[in-house]
Amino acid sequence: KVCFCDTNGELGTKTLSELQSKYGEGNAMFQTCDVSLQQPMENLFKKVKETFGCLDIVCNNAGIGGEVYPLWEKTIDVNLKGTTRGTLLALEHMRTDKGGKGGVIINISSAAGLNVNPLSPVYSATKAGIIALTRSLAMNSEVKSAGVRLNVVCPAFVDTDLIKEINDDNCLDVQKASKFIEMIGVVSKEVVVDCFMELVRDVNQNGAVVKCSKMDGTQYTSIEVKPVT
Ligand SMILES: NC(=O)C1=CN([C@@H]2O[C@H](COP(=O)(O)OP(=O)(O)OC[C@H]3O[C@@H](n4cnc5c(N)ncnc54)[C@H](O)[C@@H]3O)[C@@H](O)[C@H]2O)C=CC1
Ligand SMILES: CCCCCC(=O)/C=C/C=C\C=C\C=C\[C@@H](O)[C@@H](O)CCCC(=O)O
Repeated sequence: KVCFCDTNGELGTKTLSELQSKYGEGNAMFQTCDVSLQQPMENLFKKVKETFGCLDIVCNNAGIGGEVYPLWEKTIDVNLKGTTRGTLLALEHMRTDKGGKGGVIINISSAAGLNVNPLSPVYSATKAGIIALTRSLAMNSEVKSAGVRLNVVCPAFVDTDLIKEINDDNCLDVQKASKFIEMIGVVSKEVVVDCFMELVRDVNQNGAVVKCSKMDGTQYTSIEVKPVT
């Protein structure tokens, strides 16, 4: 069973029909929802719990790029605040000490957050924030004992609308960005999905940061953690 949300109602409804005809009407749910808004997101999580009984897997995937005011501020609202909101709501619903059954949260960051992307600095900062948020919660002892794992996927360029729609508002130099993308290469969506599924299935993965790129393939990164006692 799956529920997904997006601000794009038309595309969401089309995808919902495809999922329902493949997996059955009762097994897929779509809600138009803006991840940057607290109340609609709270309502959505409640509705999923009421409809499906519990939440096992949550993916915070919504993301945009924007480097020029007011879009840069919206980029922080959607990417960093939206992912933080989705992560905290998921935790509330999943933790065994609050009536949940445990589960896994997978957040979608970017290679631009793991390394840097000089042509999209605000985007890059939001994605670095997502990595820090996810890893910090994964290392939190109360979260661990409440049965929730958290991992983060950091794709380099992927064949989606995001890179097809690069323009002067969301990138500091479109020409340089196009050359950069050509140099780094573009991975298919399937590569990212495979990586996501591995992090869902492997119950030993908690706090993992995985980069998927055309140039280097799929790599687990290693970042030293000093335990807090
Ligand atoms: N395409 C790429 O090269 C890369 C993408 N990513 C990340 O992957 C994730 C998915 O993006 P893509 O599929 O590539 O782009 P996309 O533009 O195809 O999909 C993003 C989706 O997020 C939705 N969305 C935007 N704002 C929203 C909001 N406030 N609330 C709810 N939904 C909202 C959009 O309507 C769209 O359907 C994003 O977090 C992106 O930053 C990471 C690295 C590389
Ligand atoms: C709406 C579009 C805004 C632009 C969004 C954007 O900048 C997206 C970036 C996505 C990935 C960026 C990756 C950058 C990677 C490099 O810093 C470097 O790590 C790549 C190294 C080569 C590799 O494939 O590993």
